[in-house]
Amino acid sequence: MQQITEKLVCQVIKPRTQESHKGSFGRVLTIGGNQYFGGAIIMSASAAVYSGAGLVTCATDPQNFVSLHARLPEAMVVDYRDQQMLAELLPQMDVLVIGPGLGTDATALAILKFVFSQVQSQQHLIIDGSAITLVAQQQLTLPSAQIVFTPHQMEWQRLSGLTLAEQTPANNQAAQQKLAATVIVKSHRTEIYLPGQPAWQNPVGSAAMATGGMGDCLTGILAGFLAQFSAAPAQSILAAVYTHSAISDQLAQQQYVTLPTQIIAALPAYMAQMSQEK
Ligand SMILES: NC(=O)C1=CN([C@@H]2O[C@H](COP(=O)(O)OP(=O)(O)OC[C@H]3O[C@@H](n4cnc5c(N)ncnc54)[C@H](OP(=O)(O)O)[C@@H]3O)[C@@H](O)[C@H]2O)[C@@H](O)CC1
Ligand SMILES: Nc1ncnc2c1ncn2[C@@H]1O[C@H](COP(=O)(O)OP(=O)(O)O)[C@@H](O)[C@H]1O
Ligand SMILES: [Mg+2]
Repeated sequence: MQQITEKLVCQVIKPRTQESHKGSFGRVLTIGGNQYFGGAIIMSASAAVYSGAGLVTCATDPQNFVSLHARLPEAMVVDYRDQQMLAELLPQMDVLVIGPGLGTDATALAILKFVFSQVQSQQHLIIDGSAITLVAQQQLTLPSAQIVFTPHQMEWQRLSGLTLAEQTPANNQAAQQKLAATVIVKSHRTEIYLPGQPAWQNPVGSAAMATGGMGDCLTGILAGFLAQFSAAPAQSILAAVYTHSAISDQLAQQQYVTLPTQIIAALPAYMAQMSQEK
């Protein structure tokens, strides 16, 4: 399996053109965070902002508005039940994230179905967490979009029907081809299945990452990278997966556990370092 390298990351994270503005770095909408899982969507939106997305909006339960504003004043908010507002916002977006902390109740399903009905074929749609579980449980038809699934192994079992023991590279690739989407199967050594490519493996990351919210954080980094970089989307996806874990490895030199919020805070410095390496 091909290994992602730091060199690949440096090819994606380029110094910014000085004559640029926020619109040059893409618009991201993160959708999720019910009344119990607000932290998940706050971490996703934060990771998108700190990885450099130009404009980030968070569609969530209004109960999360105050905490989101307090932690992340850079983000705008919208009530995720407000279909009229969502219908206006969605076409403006380059990247959508749906699922972190969304939950699997009737409200969550209605929001997911609405987003599937509105998303456009050129938009990147990152489907994570509860949204993966809903797609699997409800056997939803996937919309025409640039879809990236980010399941952990149990979510991948729900989506692909493959038990953990059956999740071999060959079986994973076959299941990914059936979905006709990019699939990031997260584990200690995350595997990335991109349409029309042999599989990739992430060689970095450690058990210091085994803490709640770590996958929510990854969704925001993926969104930030897809929103702003001119590299092929496949390269941006691989670079995002590596960056998430490489930052944890740097922090883990001093820390037993690395928190998602600490990885988020370290994104700008790591990205500056990578953008300067030849
Ligand atoms: N702060 C917040 O708001 C947070 C909100 N969150 C949100 O919660 C929602 C539900 O997501 P979820 O991942 O917590 O639950 P679910 O989908 O039931 O999966 C867990 C089951 O799968 C199993 N399992 C097997 N292999 C595994 C693997 N490699 N990695 C992980 N699990 C593995 C695992 O096995 P066990 O732990 O029992 O050994 C268990 O039986 C989702 O929307 C998410 O965004 C979280 O992000 C946390 C922080
Ligand atoms: N032992 C480990 N080694 C390397 N990476 C890990 C380890 N445990 C978890 N991770 C990473 O942390 C993230 C966990 O994602 P996920 O289970 O969706 O978390 P959550 O839903 O709580 O945000 C994945 O990117 C996974 O690769
Ligand atoms: Mg998750």
